[in-house]
Amino acid sequence: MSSQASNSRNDNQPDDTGRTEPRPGLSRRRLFGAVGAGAVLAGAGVAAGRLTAPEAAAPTSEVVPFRGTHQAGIVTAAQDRMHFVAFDVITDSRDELVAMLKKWTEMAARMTAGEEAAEDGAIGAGEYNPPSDTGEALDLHASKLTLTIGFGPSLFETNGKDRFGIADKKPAALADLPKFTGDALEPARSGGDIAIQACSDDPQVAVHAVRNLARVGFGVVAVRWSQLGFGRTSSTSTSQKTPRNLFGFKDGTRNIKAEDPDALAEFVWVDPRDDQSWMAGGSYLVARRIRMLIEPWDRTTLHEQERVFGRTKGSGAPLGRKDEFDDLQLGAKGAGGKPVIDKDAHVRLASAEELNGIQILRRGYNFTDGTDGFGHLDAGLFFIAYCRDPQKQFVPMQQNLARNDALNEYIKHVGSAVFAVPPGVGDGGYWGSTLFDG
Ligand SMILES: C=CC1=C(C)c2cc3[nH]c(cc4nc(cc5[nH]c(cc1n2)c(C)c5CCC(=O)O)C(CCC(=O)O)=C4C)c(C)c3C=C
Ligand SMILES: [Fe+2]
Repeated sequence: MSSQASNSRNDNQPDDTGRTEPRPGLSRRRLFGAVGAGAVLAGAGVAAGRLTAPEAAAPTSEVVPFRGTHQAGIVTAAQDRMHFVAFDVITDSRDELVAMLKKWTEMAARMTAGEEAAEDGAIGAGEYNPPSDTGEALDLHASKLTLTIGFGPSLFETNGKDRFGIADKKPAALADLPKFTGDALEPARSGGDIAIQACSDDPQVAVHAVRNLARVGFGVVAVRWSQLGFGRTSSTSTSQKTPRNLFGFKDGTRNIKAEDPDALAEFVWVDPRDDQSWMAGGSYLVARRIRMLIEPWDRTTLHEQERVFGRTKGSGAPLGRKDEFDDLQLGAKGAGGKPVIDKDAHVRLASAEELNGIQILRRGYNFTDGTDGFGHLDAGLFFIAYCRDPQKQFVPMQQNLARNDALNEYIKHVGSAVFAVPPGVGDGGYWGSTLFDG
């Protein structure tokens, strides 16, 4: 077997974000048939360099390590696809909840490594047992799958009730978000006790992971809402090309990137001195389902579209500049002393310059979910932000946008949720161990 096809994980060293380097990956098929001819053939495919063939083993970069200082899926270079799910916890038993989180952790470690959800898998438990993996990812690789867990405010306290004995561990940063001007939130698309963000370059791999976690959570959790996303709308690494959102603009140009440890420490990772030590090394996730009213947008002129964002549609350069990564010149004046980037342009209102230095890490995805029943596409941006304190970062930013942004004519916020994303799982730990065992 070529070294590229090996599944050894202990030769990996942590990088400067606390994660280990991507590891070589195996397809589930090869694991499942590890003693059979299929295994030999798959390995031979890699050895022969046929990595582009559909049945070839995953290249090294396709497995993102599960364990580390921080959870994967935050600064991990954003994958192409997402399945996000929010659960309600339907048991009042802390023991049942913790047992499920332990089981989920084992499964997540396996699935992100490209393995089946459990050892006996789709067919190994015999004819007379329900399979312990649903099977739809059997022939697929890990495809950079990351699974990131978060805990919502309602897990700590629901209607004044401390269901799981963790109310005193609720961080101040995890307060419910305030209502913003123009919010049209649907309760069925908002909130949740626990969230899982599954990201992968293969949609079936992400869906398979969420489905198997939901299956094992039966009786403990129930799916509250879920969202599929495609075409990431942000870059989280300087190695990535900036993608475009459904309005056709490059999105993620001025995002915090994995290669900027100072910005990550200041704006993304919870510091040990911040409120609630169990969150040190974690972050907070804000999710907003934002409808994009693409029909009126598509009837506006290019000039208006560029004015709304404050950037050009072609290169993504700030108005008045040449290249995508040129600085915003927010003080620049054009004809008649008018600002080159309008007072209500999206990039001005969301910029650190306008917000006392505040920044967030964006990691959203496009979505289209059929029609809204009125002849329009139900399309938009599933906005995800990671920050060290949503109350101090996302809230003031969104307040400024909700009140003043020219973009508001073309968008509507219909879903909202906030989650505390605990630190990464170390050896022997499980999802939530710093909260429940700390
Ligand atoms: C509260 C935070 C933000 C929401 C909500 C939001 C919605 C939203 N954004 C776009 C498209 C673009 N956003 C861009 C930049 C940008 N957006 C935010 C924050 C929110 N956006 C920030 C912090 C920034 C960076 C500002 C800066 O410092 O320059 C851009 C420009 C390219 C880029 O830098 O990413 C686009 C395009 C949509 C379509 C949308 C809701 C549907
Ligand atoms: Fe934006």
